[in-house]
Amino acid sequence: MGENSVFDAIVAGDDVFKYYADGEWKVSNSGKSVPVVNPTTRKIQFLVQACTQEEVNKVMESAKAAQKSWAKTPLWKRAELLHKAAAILKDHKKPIADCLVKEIAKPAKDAASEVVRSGDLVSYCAEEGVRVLGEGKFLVSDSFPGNERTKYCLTSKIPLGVVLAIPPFNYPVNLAVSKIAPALIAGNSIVLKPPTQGAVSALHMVHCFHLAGFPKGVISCVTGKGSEIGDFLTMHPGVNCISFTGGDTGIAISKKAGMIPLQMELGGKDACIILEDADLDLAASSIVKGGFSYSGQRCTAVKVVLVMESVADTLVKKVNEKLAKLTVGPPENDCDITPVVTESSANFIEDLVMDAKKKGATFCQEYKREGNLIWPLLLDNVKQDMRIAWEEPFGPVLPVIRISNAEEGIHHCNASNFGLQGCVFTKDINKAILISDAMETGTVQINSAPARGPDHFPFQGVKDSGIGSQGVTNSINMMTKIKSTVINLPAPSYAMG
Ligand SMILES: NC(=O)C1=CN([C@@H]2O[C@H](COP(=O)(O)OP(=O)(O)OC[C@H]3O[C@@H](n4cnc5c(N)ncnc54)[C@H](OP(=O)(O)O)[C@@H]3O)[C@@H](O)[C@H]2O)C=CC1
Ligand SMILES: O=C(O)[C@H](O)COP(=O)(O)O
Repeated sequence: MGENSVFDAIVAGDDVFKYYADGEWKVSNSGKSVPVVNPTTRKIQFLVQACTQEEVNKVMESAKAAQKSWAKTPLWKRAELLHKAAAILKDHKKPIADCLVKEIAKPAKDAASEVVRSGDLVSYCAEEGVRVLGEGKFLVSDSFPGNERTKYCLTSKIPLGVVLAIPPFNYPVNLAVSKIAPALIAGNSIVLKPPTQGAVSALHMVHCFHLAGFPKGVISCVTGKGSEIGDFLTMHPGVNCISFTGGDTGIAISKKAGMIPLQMELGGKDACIILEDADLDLAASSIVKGGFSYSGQRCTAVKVVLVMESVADTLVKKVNEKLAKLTVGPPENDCDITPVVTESSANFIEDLVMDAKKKGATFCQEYKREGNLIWPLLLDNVKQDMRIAWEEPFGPVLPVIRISNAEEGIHHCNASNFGLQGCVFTKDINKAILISDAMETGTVQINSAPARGPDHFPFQGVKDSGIGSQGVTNSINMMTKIKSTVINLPAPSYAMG
């Protein structure tokens, strides 16, 4: 690890990164490791432990035991530890961002922002937790027909137990802490299963929590391929809640998981509706930022543009001018467009592009690919029979569908099996509200591209895009349940009565 000696503890002598259990960094008994392939070089960059089912069982046992005493730790102390972890995380922005660059080809500046955003999220969560969890309800019985004032009900929010967190590759640090911090402030323990691409960045982040001094067992991190240990984890009887972000895997998990609360943030096909009166410069820059930042590998990326025919030529021209200015290359150089995460993702994107070509879409740029690197591509005149009209490429390729009225745009958006976010560009706020109300998505942005943040805003999808709602406050609430204590009086008692 060289200069980053604080992280030496997390890697074994054979350069395989350890997993974290019982407050210690450990080597798996499996004797096996899982490779993390650098998307840019397409060579193995890191190795992580392939944890066994027996090790998962032990992690669950210690998480369960640790949670009991963690829940008895005063709320202000839990918050204090989270603030400490946030500070340590931000202090180690550079080595963690370097891992993100190598593991998931995130442009260098965005990688650093992900770490800072994560530290801020942890601190905000600590602040919000002491407020949200510090309050309960007091109810009296005589508000319900037939009752005298003989019962006082006190409610408070109590932890669920062990929360299983499974984030995706595109934000392995940020979408991990967005689950870890609310779980911990609410008095739960957490078992993290990071994405394989991104696992080493996540292990570095977990070490920051270790350095902050969290009690052993309160946080654990097991590594291994989701396809191998995923089912064992999600169906484990020791798990009391699952918070998952990713693709269709989430739908499969929701069918297999037991009777426990689920928070699922899955895919999206976020539509961008452009009306005739839209500010086309604003729309074009939002489309480029929304559709192509991190090479389109965001669930909230603009994934289909639905533009009124009368302004379509002008909009497409403006978008193309901006696309021509994007830099394409390695994440180390902080290029705008960097290699997509795996070769199979690149192949999938290419299949969508070839399908559109075969069916007659207009290519605004020549299709170009080298390894996992795909040049930004706008496909105009996309029709309903093309796969790209409906499927999410999770890459730097964006379809444009020309529409003749707003209803057509709304109809296309609502015909999708996804419903994460959408956006509408118009100067007419009344139309914007009507369209927003008609769009079947968890969020609609007016005159801006879809986005999850700021991280305290509610964030949710409908249909195949998810279950429940995220955002700091919603996540804290979701990771608790209500406990009532009812005081029964011998006779009706009215205050001051
Ligand atoms: N709505 C949202 O907020 C987001 C949605 N996404 C969606 O996710 C997809 C791409 O992300 P990607 O990371 O590849 O998604 P995946 O669903 O493939 O993986 C997400 C996580 O699930 C794990 N996993 C895989 N199989 C299982 C299993 N059987 N049981 C439990 N966990 C499992 C993965 O581990 P491993 O890496 O080891 O396989 C990873 O940690 C896109 O479709 C995108 O739309 C992505 C980001 C955010
Ligand atoms: O998972 C995702 O892709 C994110 O939740 C999107 O977050 P962003 O809008 O901040 O990029």
